[in-house]
Order: sequence, then C-alpha cells, then structure tokens
Amino acid sequence: MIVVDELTKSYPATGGTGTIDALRGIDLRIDEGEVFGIVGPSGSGKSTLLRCLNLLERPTSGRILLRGEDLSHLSEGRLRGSRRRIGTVFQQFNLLHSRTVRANVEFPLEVAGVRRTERRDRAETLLELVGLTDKRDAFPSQLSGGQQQRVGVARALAAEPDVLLCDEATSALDPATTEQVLDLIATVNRTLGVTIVVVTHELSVVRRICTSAALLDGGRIVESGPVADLVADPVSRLGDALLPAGVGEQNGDVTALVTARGSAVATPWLSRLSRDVGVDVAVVGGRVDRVAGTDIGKLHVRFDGDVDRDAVDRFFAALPDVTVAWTTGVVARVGA
Ligand SMILES: Nc1ncnc2c1ncn2[C@@H]1O[C@H](COP(=O)(O)OP(=O)(O)OP(=O)(O)O)[C@@H](O)[C@H]1O
Repeated sequence: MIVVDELTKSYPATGGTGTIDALRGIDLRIDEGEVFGIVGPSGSGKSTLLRCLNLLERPTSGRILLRGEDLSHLSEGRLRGSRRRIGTVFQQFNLLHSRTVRANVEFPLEVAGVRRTERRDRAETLLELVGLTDKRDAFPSQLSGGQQQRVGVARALAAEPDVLLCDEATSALDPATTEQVLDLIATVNRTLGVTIVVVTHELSVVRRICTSAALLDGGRIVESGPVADLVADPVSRLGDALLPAGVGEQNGDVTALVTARGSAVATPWLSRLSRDVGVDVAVVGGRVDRVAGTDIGKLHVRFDGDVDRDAVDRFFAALPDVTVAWTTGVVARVGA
C-alpha cells in the first residue's frame, strides 16, 4: 500500500557549506490495514520522514508510492489532491480556535468544495465515531486535551483518506488520556480499515497498538517487521526494547529464547519440554506483556547437561504459537 524506495532528504547545513543528511536511503513497505509504528531517538529523522509522507516536503531523491502511484514527483496541482489521501493527526492538535468542533471537522471538506449538507452529515458520523456528538457546538478551548485530539482524529478522517498519519499524537496527553486516544486510533483502524502510520518516540505506543514497526537511527531504518516477530527475535534491538526479558547466556551456557503468543502463553510447555525431551531447564529471564492486543511471553532458558537441540527444535515445532531461538553465543543484553 505504501512503498518507500531509497528515500533521501538533505538540508543545507546552517551557516556553512555542506548538507545535513536527515534521511539516508529509507526503504519501507507498509501493507494495507496495518498500524505501523516508526520509532527512533531524537534527531533520527522521524519528523522528516513524516513530512515527506504527508507531502509537506519533497524528498531529495527516491520515491513514495501510495497504492502504486508515485507521490514524490507530482505537480503542485496534483499534489493538493493527493494530500487529501493522507490525513494527519498532530501532537498539538492544531485546531481552529474560532470554529466549533463540528466546523473544525468540516474544514477539510470545505476546502475541498464538498456541499454543505454532505459536509454536515460526514462530520456528524465522525463525531459519533470519536464520541463527541454532544460537543459538536463547543469551541476547542472548552474541551480537554484528549477531547481536542479526538476532534483532531475526526478532522483527519473527514476527507476519507487512505492513510492516517499520527505525528506524536499522544505526546502532549497524560497517561490515561493517551490510552483512550490510542484505543480510538486502533478502533478507527479496525472499523474503517484505514492504514495507520504512527510516528513516536514512545515505545509504549508501539506496544499498545502497532502491528508492525521500524526503528530509525541516523536517517536509516535499522530494522523493521511485524511487532510479534521483532519481539521473538533474540538479536532485535527494537524487540528487546519493546519487551525486555533479561538474558541468559553466560560463559558458553546453552541458552534459548522461547516466545509464546496468545493462548499459548498459558500452556505448561516448560514442564512438558523437560519431561518429553528429558532435559533440565532453568529459567534465567522472562516477561509476559500485552503487545498490540495479544499476550506475548518471552522466556530465556538455560539447558543443563547434554541437550539434543534437534529434539528441542522438534518439540517446539509441534507447539502452535510457540517459537524457540537458540541464543548461545549471542551477545548478552540485559533488559530494563
Ligand atoms: N528544516 C531543516 N533544516 C535543517 N536541518 C533539519 C531540518 N529539519 C530537520 N533537520 C535535521 O535533520 C535531522 C533529523 O531531524 P528530525 O526532526 O527529522 O528528527 P526526529 O527524529 O524527528 O527528532 P525529534 O524526535 O527530536 O523530533 C536532524 O539532524 C535535524 O537537525
């Protein structure tokens, strides 16, 4: 649905010669219906990538394809039309304070020349979706931060975009309100089928709603993939940060990371492994948490004595939703 192909963006360096390479060759593939998180430290290029995606900036080189159409080299006229295919929710809400809630939601439709009755109908439907029907005639200053962001979500959806971009959409909110707004974004994804791209520095946002994620560092994608796969990968930096579970390997111990998803988290696989394969197993690290609506359990285990790795692999291959990755020799990393 969205393909980013060797995207670069450079800015002239301030007060000198040369350039700042904010994006250094980004390749990304975001599938239809995903909630895709883009995370990274400050200065890694998140905002620049977002501004390229919502067509506020032109890339220096590379392409952005939305449903096969190249958006990176459009004329100004075509660009305006294409911008409507991408709705953005901003950190600071960016509402028009002299307009009522409903008039804010109608605003993008007014700009697009949509008829008054149709504008009104669509705004009412969206206000119902975000739970603000009773606030339709209020002004933004009469709303809480969470309510203002709900208006921001409704407004971003008004032009029926293919993609909803969320730019640090919950960073200005308190934790309880953050959860409500994230739940709303997940509901929008589920009920309207809109693809969502979330740019954030908060891993908790990825943990709560993202199905896939990419880690950006120094203007490059360091790793990306389905969140559950990243979490199950013993050498994934992002997977470890999302669900830190300590680590087991010391001095050549035979160790493995076992990851269980969904109902498999609650199965007694550890005692069965010991009994069926005839191995002694010690638990040396672990964590169970909810990630993107699914329970995921990660357990670092150490095998004592002789262990038949093929037999262990066969045991886990027969268990649905449980995977094993041998971590012997993998550099130790201790989670928070
Ligand atoms: N308009 C600009 N002119 C010059 N340099 C810029 C511009 N915008 C961004 N940069 C530089 O590009 C790099 C990436 O910045 P960007 O704002 O995209 O990072 P970020 O990951 O969003 O950071 P943060 O989380 O702090 O907002 C930084 O070195 C920044 O100084």
